[in-house]
Amino acid sequence: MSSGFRAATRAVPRGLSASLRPATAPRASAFAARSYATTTATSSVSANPNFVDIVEVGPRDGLQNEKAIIPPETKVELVNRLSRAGLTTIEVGSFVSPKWVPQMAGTAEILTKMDKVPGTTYQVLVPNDKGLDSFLSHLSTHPDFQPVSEIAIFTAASEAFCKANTNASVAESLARLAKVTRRALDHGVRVRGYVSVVITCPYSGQADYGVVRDVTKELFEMGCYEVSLGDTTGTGTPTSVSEMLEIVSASNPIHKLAGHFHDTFGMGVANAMTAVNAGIRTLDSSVGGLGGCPYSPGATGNVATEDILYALQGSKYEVPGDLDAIAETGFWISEQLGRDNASRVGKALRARKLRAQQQEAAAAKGRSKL
Ligand SMILES: CC(C)(COP(=O)([O-])OP(=O)([O-])OC[C@H]1O[C@@H](n2cnc3c(N)ncnc32)[C@H](O)[C@@H]1OP(=O)([O-])[O-])[C@@H](O)C(=O)NCCC(=O)NCCSC(=O)C[C@@](C)(O)CC(=O)[O-]
Repeated sequence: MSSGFRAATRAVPRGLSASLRPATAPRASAFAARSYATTTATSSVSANPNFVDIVEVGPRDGLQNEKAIIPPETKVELVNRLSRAGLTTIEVGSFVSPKWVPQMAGTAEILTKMDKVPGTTYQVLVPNDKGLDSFLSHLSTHPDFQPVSEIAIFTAASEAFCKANTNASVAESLARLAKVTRRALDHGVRVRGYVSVVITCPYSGQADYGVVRDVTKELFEMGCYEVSLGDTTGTGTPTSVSEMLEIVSASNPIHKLAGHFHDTFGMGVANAMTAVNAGIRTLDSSVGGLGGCPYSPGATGNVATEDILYALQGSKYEVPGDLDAIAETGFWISEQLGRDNASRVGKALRARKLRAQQQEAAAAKGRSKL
């Protein structure tokens, strides 16, 4: 598969309002970090070592755990708002069993109807051969989608979670995923891997970081170009995340790892910064802090995309996306779901905007009295 589509500087789609334009168009080098060849284990490191890519998982990891099941048109609009806000990778949905996760039914419809914004990669979660068949069937009727899409596969670092989430042991799930990955790569589809419960498991407690390391290694060996480490329960702290990364990165290249932090204990941003400072250059996050995992009771949504972008602003790190547009999207999707916006940054930005509007109105009133 060619990765040339990522080499071009993001083109701002015509007709977009200024507020929806990416604040900083990611540079060609920015895409290189995620442009690993699918058929080889080789990777190219970004020419800009401080570019931190964001994988926006709100439409999948976010919506899969929301009580409200929202119509496909709303999901399409969510994906479109996020891509137009300049996010470079969006996890759109999943081809999992609708009996297991009913919120994710209709992913094929979303893939068909959403805009394909140049410079954005669209990712779909796939658990098994049947899920891959659905994805490949979509590609057969939409070949233009192939160069801008990829699949994500998932397993776990604990037996109990793996069983609850996929009805398989860790070994069975890896065997299943090796087959899925081989088939996907044969079709020129890139594969990203996830390891869940890398800090604690909701069923069996403290994770064994050696198991996290070995499962991650297996995902790389089967052909994943990147592996995302999921603090599914959101119990991690900067200390435990550092300890886990030290062990995992001893046998796996840190620049090919991603951090996936749930914000249950409010440590999402701190943990993400810890990961970045350790050398990780891809973070998963969710607009408005949506969601969670249906098989991780009590865990809240992912760390909010807005919070990550704000935390990295003004630092040496570069990130994609227009913070204001993403913050507005956080409010919009929260309203659609009838829930509170979980992004602290989104709320603070809106409060600041309201204060500015009130001051402007008061000043205008004062001027009219003169
Ligand atoms: C893996 C299975 C399918 C095994 O589930 P199973 O019950 O063992 O599968 P099965 O092969 O026996 O099939 C059972 C039924 O499901 C159907 N089926 C089977 N596969 C599919 C498919 N792909 N698409 C649509 N339908 C499917 C299949 O056709 C059959 O239908 P029936 O004959 O009963 O009518 C199931 O456990 C499953 O779907 N699990 C997914 C659970 C899930 O999506 N969890 C959330 C995502 S992971 C996550 O959130 C963590 C992450 C990634 O974000 C990182 C982190 O935070 O940790």
